[in-house]
Amino acid sequence: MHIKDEGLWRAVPENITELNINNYRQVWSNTLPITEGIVGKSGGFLTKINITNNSGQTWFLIPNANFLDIARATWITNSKQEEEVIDFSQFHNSSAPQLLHFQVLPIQVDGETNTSIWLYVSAKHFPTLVSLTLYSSADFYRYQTMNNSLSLTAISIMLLLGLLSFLIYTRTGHRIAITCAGYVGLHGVGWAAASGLVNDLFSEIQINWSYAGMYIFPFAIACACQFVSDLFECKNQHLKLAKFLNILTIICTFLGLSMALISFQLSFYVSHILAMIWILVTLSVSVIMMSKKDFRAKYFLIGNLLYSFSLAYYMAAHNKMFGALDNPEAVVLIALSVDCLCIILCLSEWFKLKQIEFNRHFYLSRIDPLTQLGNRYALNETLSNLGEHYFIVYIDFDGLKAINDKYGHAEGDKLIEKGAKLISNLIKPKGTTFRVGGDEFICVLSTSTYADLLSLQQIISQSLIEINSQLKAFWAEAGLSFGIANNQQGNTASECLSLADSEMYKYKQLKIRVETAKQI
Ligand SMILES: Nc1nc2c(ncn2[C@@H]2O[C@H](COP(=O)(O)OP(=O)(O)OP(=O)(O)O)[C@@H](O)[C@H]2O)c(=O)[nH]1
Repeated sequence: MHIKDEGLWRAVPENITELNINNYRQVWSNTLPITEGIVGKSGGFLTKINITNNSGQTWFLIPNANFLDIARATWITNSKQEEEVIDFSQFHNSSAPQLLHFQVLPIQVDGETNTSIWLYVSAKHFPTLVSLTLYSSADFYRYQTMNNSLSLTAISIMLLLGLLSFLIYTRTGHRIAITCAGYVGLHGVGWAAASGLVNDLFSEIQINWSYAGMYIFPFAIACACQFVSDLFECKNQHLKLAKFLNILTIICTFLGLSMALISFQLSFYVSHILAMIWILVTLSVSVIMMSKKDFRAKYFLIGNLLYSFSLAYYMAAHNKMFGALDNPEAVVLIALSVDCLCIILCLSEWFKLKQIEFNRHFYLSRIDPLTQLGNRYALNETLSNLGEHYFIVYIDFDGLKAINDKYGHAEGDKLIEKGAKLISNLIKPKGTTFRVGGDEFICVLSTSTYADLLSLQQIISQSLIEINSQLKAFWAEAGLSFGIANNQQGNTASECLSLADSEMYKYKQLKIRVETAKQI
């Protein structure tokens, strides 16, 4: 059964501090019902519900109010003519069932008929029409299960995702992970407080934590601003947006701090205006980023679209025009937890792009741009992972300086490119070629047996002599000198390397002597 707010409540003057039936009767006869409803009001309000015929089962009455500092039900028992009181406010709810977002009054007036239950509620702010809904036991437990499980799941998701981002921050040190933890985690903490979960868990605390959600919200948005700035690398790529988000962060932080000094009612409206501004910001940023083909925005857009729809529903539920809409808190919470999942997906997209960027830099830092062969860094990595049988070839081109001087550097480049191609094609099936200097190349080859190694060494020597002739066919001055050393000759890779180098040097000297002899 649903009892509408209009004309239901009467304002209890502030000077009435004793809450008893006599005072209630006095207020009732001296005041008029508030026909427009108590939405947007604060303070204490009174109503009377007549129970004409009680079947003996327990009924559950839920006032549609998220924040209740005082909630008392009082009646006179027919049998004993005594005043009975049930306090079902945030702090004294041990006898009432736990229902997130609301307070519940269990009504069990055995055998009573024609009883009037006086209901007194007081809060700093009533953001909705405070209608009353009366549930039978079966209906109430069904509603309680649905409401509590949905809300707990959503809050747990937010808190866990916040914790996950925090852990990612401790492992990676990336600022985006901590701004994400603040964004997601503070939403979780805010809703844990606003739903009454904190009070339910720590019932000894005499503070109504359901108000705290509003105070935490601006700080969550401050973190969200910085998260968006980090996500789209605004400081490097979108300076104006970075500035705007920084200003919004400062405003949010200032609002969050100053909320302690203003009335809760004002804080409530400030937080809701901030939520609307934030939705506009997120939707605009995601659309702009999508139009720039920055697909990190895709999850951000989906999550925030969903959140904005739920927020529109929530706002409508707080508006007289739409009346009482079902489960606005659960709707927002579910949408928000999906939004938080999308935010974590944005974070993973950011890390994915960083990984791609890192791989690119890693690759580029190991590649020689002229020949596309590995450089000395890449060689060092290969040398630290050698198999059982290997040999190293040290190659130095002849005549590069002469070609540079005679035909220009571009022609010298052509010699390097052509020579590199011929060498790497020869080596590829069994090993890798690296360019380690202007005209110096090192090849590392491995085989499964020593016998294979010796025969391959023979083949490679022969082929390099052929490449020397091929180069000479293009440039008379060009050629190559090489030296080979295997792992039987040197104990370590660096020993092999120096042996191959000195072999190459000897080979070059020999070639020079032969050339000189020919000229004489
Ligand atoms: N075109 C071109 N020249 C380069 C490049 N890197 C280094 N050089 C030049 O290559 C020349 C190498 O000189 P040298 O070490 O004397 O080599 P060389 O003329 O082949 O003589 P030897 O090695 O003694 O046989 C130097 O003049 C460098 O400036 C490059 O990437 N492109």
